[in-house]
Amino acid sequence: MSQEKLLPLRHKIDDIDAQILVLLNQRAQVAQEVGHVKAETNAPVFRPEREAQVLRSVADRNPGPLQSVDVQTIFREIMSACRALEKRVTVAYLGPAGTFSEHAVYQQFGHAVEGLPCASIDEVFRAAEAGTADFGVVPIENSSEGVINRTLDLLLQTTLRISGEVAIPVHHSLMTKDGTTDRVTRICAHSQALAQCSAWLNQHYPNIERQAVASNAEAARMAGEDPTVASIAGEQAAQTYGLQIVSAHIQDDPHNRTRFAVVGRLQTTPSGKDQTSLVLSVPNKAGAVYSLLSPLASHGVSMSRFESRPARMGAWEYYFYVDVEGHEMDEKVARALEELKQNAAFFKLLGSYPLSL
Ligand SMILES: O=C(O)C(=O)C[C@]1(C(=O)O)C=C[C@@H](O)C=C1
Repeated sequence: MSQEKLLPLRHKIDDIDAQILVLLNQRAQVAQEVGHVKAETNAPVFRPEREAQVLRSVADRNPGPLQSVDVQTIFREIMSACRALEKRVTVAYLGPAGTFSEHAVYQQFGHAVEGLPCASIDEVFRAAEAGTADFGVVPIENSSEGVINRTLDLLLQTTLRISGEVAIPVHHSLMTKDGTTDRVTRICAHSQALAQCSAWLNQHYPNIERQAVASNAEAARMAGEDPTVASIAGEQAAQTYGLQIVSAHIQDDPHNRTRFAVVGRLQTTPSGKDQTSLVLSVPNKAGAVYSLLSPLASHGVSMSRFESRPARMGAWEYYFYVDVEGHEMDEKVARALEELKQNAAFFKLLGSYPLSL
């Protein structure tokens, strides 16, 4: 394109940017006022239900040509920056930096947060329980590998509530220091990542030893120091640890996703499109599960997830992790939960929160 055509268009963009800048700062000032109002009553700064409503609304009203997901990404960051003017929220996650858990933190809170990398899922819960972090982000389930048992166990014991859910695509890459596998004698990754790429590895590197390590980021760190190590990790780890990608998207399932829960002390109010998570158990007798769940059907509440997990103390007794549509404050959900509680040997409400976008 010739310079005469390009220049006026760039002037137009400059003008629009100037207007966006003014508007962004006007918005930020209003958010600061909100912050002052909240500070007077000690009200929580992060309001996931409000953020979900804003993001849904911009997608609904988006005239294009920008894609709605991209508009949502932009607005998530705008709200994140505005929120940080009220208070910079601290979020604990399963570290180190560069893992999918860190990515999930940004997906939920935007980048204007204080990330607190923790060495284990237990530590993430502890940090949020102790108040060292305002929230924790923990993996719950991977679409290829199933549930993360430690998270389910800790949800059972914790005083925290689930205040949000994030699902992110998990794409693995094979990476090394020099971008080749010529000198590689070991492929390192978290056991889950090795499992998620096993068919690809069998096909391409059947004779190279695989070694499970504490996290993909740890594998990437090792690969950065040792040219005989290849690591499997998300693309962002290549940047963090100075690696080059040998092959991208090597996970066996192209739609591989991990779901994360946001845990904290906050009790989220209804956003209009919510989900409620609970744990139940019943005495071990025929038909017990069926009759336990019948209040959901009778009150017209849909169940979106059902997961069972053996209870450690009893012989063949199970905990059932159930997600239902709607918020615990919705009338029909409240009635169904009340009945479930009366019929269950064990009942714990994990929380109600906005459905992930
Ligand atoms: O509406 C609020 O409660 C705000 O604090 C404003 C705002 C926003 O920037 O839109 C920021 C943080 C909250 O998590 C929700 C929304």
